[in-house]
Amino acid sequence: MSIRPRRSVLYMPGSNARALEKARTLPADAVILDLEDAVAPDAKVEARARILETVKAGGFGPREVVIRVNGLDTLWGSDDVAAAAAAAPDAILLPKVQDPEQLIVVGRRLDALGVPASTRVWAMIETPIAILDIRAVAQAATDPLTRLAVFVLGTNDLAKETRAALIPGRAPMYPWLMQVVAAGHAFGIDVLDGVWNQFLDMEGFKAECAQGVEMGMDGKTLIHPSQIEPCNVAFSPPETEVAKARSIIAAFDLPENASKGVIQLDGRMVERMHADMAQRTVALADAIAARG
Ligand SMILES: CC(C)(COP(=O)(O)OP(=O)(O)OC[C@H]1O[C@@H](n2cnc3c(N)ncnc32)[C@H](O)[C@@H]1OP(=O)(O)O)[C@@H](O)C(=O)NCCC(=O)NCCSC(=O)C[C@H](O)C(=O)O
Ligand SMILES: [Mg+2]
Repeated sequence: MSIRPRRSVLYMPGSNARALEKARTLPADAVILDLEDAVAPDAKVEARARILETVKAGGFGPREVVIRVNGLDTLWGSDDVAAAAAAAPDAILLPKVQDPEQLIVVGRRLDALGVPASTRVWAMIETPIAILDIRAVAQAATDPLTRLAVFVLGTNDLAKETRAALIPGRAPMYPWLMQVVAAGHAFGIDVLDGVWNQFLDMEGFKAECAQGVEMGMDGKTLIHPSQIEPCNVAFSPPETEVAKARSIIAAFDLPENASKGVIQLDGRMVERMHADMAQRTVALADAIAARG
């Protein structure tokens, strides 16, 4: 089993040269070079050129490099996709995806531009329609044309569009977030949690990371470098969990358990499905360790 860790995914405004410089050194699993909400309209064209140059220069090591373009219904979207295609990043992040057709249109465009299949598409889930139609959007991943690999929750836009409050604990949004996790994982799509805006409130941030882990998120999107380390810790399986996972795998590998579907281990019922989960935990821990 091979897993790509996507614990910490940091947004960097394309208009902020100083921030972009840090993309090659910060310990984030991925960076999103942003052309959308973090960049003012007057700065978008210059930011696009800067991002293109940054991505083409390479040197990001194990970090995934993602370009967030403006929507295709904006003045900049089409040129953003063309520029991102020329840079061939690891992924292009499309804002406000709510209809599989949006993914098909972009997939066709990337194919027509000869963009290698290694450039995937990530989709922001941040509108009420996307939440209501999430199964159809997730199912688009079964069509390789769409290149769909990751859902990114946009909780700020969701709050804006639904008028739900963004509060600690996120009670108003909980069902929507879980719908996205369920739909994403049903179709092999990683799901990244939304951002924590109060970047000086580290305790609140850690609590939201822990909640994301409990919900089954694969990682969290971030706005400030100070959030990377605690996020990496939160989304890494703890050593005790990895040790337990290894012992479950070892137990099922014993000859006397070869034909058993269920065994007891340290007073707990363990089934083959738990061994599958254990394999995933170990694969994730190994992939994280391989990063150093
Ligand atoms: C939030 C910020 C505006 C804060 O900026 P600032 O006050 O300048 O921060 P600091 O002085 O604490 O910065 C310290 C150093 O860290 C660098 N820095 C800061 N942020 C980043 C970053 N994101 N990436 C890389 N480096 C960063 C500064 O350059 C300082 O460096 P140095 O000068 O060497 O000391 C700012 O953090 C920021 O702009 N964050 C990103 C905001 C953003 O991208 N927003 C859009 C994405 S969120 C979104 O749209 C979610 C979604 O769509 C939704 O709907 O929810
Ligand atoms: Mg948004």
